[in-house]
Amino acid sequence: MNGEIKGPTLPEHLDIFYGGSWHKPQDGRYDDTFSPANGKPVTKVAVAGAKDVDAAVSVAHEAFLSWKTVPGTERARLLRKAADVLRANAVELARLDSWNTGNPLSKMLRDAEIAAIQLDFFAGLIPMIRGETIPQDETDTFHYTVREPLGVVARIIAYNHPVQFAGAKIAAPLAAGNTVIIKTPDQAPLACLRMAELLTDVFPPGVINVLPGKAECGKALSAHPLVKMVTLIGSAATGKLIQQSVAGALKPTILELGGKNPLIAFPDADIEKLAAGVVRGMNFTWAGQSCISTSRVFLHESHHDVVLEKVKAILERDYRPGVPFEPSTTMGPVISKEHHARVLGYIDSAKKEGARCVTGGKVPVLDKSMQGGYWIEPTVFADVKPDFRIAREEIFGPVVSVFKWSDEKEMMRLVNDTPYGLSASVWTKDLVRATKIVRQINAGWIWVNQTSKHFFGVPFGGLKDSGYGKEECLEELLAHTEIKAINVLLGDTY
Ligand SMILES: NC(=O)c1ccc[n+]([C@@H]2O[C@H](COP(=O)([O-])OP(=O)(O)OC[C@H]3O[C@@H](n4cnc5c(N)ncnc54)[C@H](O)[C@@H]3O)[C@@H](O)[C@H]2O)c1
Repeated sequence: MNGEIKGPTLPEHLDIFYGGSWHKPQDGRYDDTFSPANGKPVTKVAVAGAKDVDAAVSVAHEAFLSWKTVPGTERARLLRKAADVLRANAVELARLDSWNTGNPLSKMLRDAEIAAIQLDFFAGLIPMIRGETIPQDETDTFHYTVREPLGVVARIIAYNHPVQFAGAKIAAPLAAGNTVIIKTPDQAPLACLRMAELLTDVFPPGVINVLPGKAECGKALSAHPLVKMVTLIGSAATGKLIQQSVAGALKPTILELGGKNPLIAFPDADIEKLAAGVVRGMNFTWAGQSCISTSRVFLHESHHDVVLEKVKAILERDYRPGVPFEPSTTMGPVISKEHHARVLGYIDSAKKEGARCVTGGKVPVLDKSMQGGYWIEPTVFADVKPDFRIAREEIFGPVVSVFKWSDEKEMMRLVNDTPYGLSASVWTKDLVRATKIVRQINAGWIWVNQTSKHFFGVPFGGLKDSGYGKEECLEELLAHTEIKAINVLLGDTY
């Protein structure tokens, strides 16, 4: 295919959404947004600055004063309605995300559904927003607690699954009676803007607000006194900056950050499933751009060579970069020119430091329509040493580091020798061994004999520099409330 690819139908509005309507940026700034598939600009989108943040937060705060009094059953009804709207428009949203991230359309189709599942899930959890009664020795006082919403919640998201994150992250704050501001990913705002259009009439004005913007917008939101909670899906560096922004106001945060996640294979692992797991765990579909990607693979010396051969064969058979809308495309590019250069820099450093490139390691040759895109082959390095850059830093690209191990104690030391602690994957047929090993791993989300999956209701979140706070579960909902304790005198005196 050599012609121009026709992009998706764009949202009607490319401005800033708050208070139920669209607003131009107060300083008039619009930036290009690109398709990483061909490196070309798609359109210009408003860039919200500090003045826009202030206006959006004011209306979100006003809206909060009435939204917090809306009964839980009604909030649940509206969340479910939003889920239905996202489902009904899943293809359109996926086309926008596919073009704006470069990821294969066939694989992005489920993103709106995942958001919808979370909207339904949190709608169903609303009855769990409840207090307690607390018995005391003194019988003349009755103690109870109530949970109340916080106010305006800012949710700042990363680019790898824009509408999935935007849709899913409005769920818990709204269910708990807060109003919410989504700060869209810098590089891929289009599907989030379309989501705002689609949900305009579902919620009262100001209940959801969507701000396209960059770091400055996220920073202004984090620091704004009327924003009562900030959550981030993003890098550890940004998580630390947000902690600084919120410090003065003592506001709570949930930080879902990066990872350098280990996959650990024991000698008794099923070889075929393990090889497929090494590939799947790296999320090559999104060019490795997933926080939970298992980018450090520890293969036992007894199966190291055979597993690597199988991994190479699967990658060369199954991963085809190409036009995002073509059903035959199974892999996307990385998000931007800068990130492309960064990931290629890691590949270069690995080669220079002495790692062995088993497969990939180059920019693939694609047809003319995709030239100029930010493509990188699925890349596996063996003979990686623990001090190589690719072994230590989060690449957020399609690059796996493989280590050969024989001494379990030393292997486990290396597994935990990282500032990160997001996910880990353990492969063995011996579940007793697995149960003991998982206790030694410093990570918040661990699979045994599988990789890559999320499961609704199971607390998702990292440890160490991968952040804190749990999402996709009851804890996420309750984190969007605060507890008030009431002590009622029942007798005449105290
Ligand atoms: N743990 C998770 O659930 C999860 C999921 C997906 C991605 N990630 C992580 O996200 C990172 C990749 O995404 P990215 O490159 O968009 O991350 P990033 O940290 O560069 O940006 C994330 C978001 O933070 C905003 N931001 C940047 N500076 C800010 C500041 N000073 N104050 C407030 N907001 C600011 C950005 O505009 C963007 O919307 C990787 O580290 C990846 O592992 C984590």
